Amino acid sequence: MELFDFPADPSVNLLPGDGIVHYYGKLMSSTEAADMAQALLERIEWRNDEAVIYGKRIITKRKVAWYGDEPFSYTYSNTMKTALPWTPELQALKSLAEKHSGETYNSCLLNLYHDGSEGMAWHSDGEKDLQKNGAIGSLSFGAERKFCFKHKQSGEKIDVFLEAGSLLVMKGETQTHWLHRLPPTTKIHQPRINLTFRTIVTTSAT
Ligand SMILES: O=C(O)CCC(=O)C(=O)O
Ligand SMILES: [Fe+2]
Repeated sequence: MELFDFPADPSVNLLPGDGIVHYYGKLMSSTEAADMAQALLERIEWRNDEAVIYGKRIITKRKVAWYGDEPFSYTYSNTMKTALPWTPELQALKSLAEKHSGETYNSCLLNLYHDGSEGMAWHSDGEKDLQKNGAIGSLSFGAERKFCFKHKQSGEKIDVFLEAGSLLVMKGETQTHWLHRLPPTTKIHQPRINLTFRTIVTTSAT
């Protein structure tokens, strides 16, 4: 079920409680979003993701990349990654996400889904390296895909469609009480790129 009509109203909380999710809609024109998708496809150091699921190491078809203010080490899906320095495109997108959300971020995890057969299973972004209840700013490019939330106790579900060039922000207790996923779909044959800007807390100073 799609919960709202466009244009997006960023003051609305898409969740009924136990967390805050704001959808800001498109922050740029379709042409600007398409140009950015192309630049990201070409210039990001995309790698197949490794994950440890039920003790088994698997390589995902989806590609990932990890950038940040410092070469942070970050554990995600039970594997350790080290952040690369920002590219000019990522710096511009970080500023854009910060300006609209009124938050600051120090790192970004990027995902490249080549088509609808690739998605991401139910999870929450509550890894210990992340600032507790810190905001996560999610920018989407390429194919519009459905993004779903599910309450951990009640099982209540909320869906939202993430347009090219759009921003979604998850904050407050969202990661504690809600799971999210990107469901696979047979309807989409184009790539989608997602950037989640995050705040890593680090104890080591360089
Ligand atoms: O692709 C998306 O929209 C979400 C990605 C995500 O949930 C994550 O990287 O933790
Ligand atoms: Fe996530």
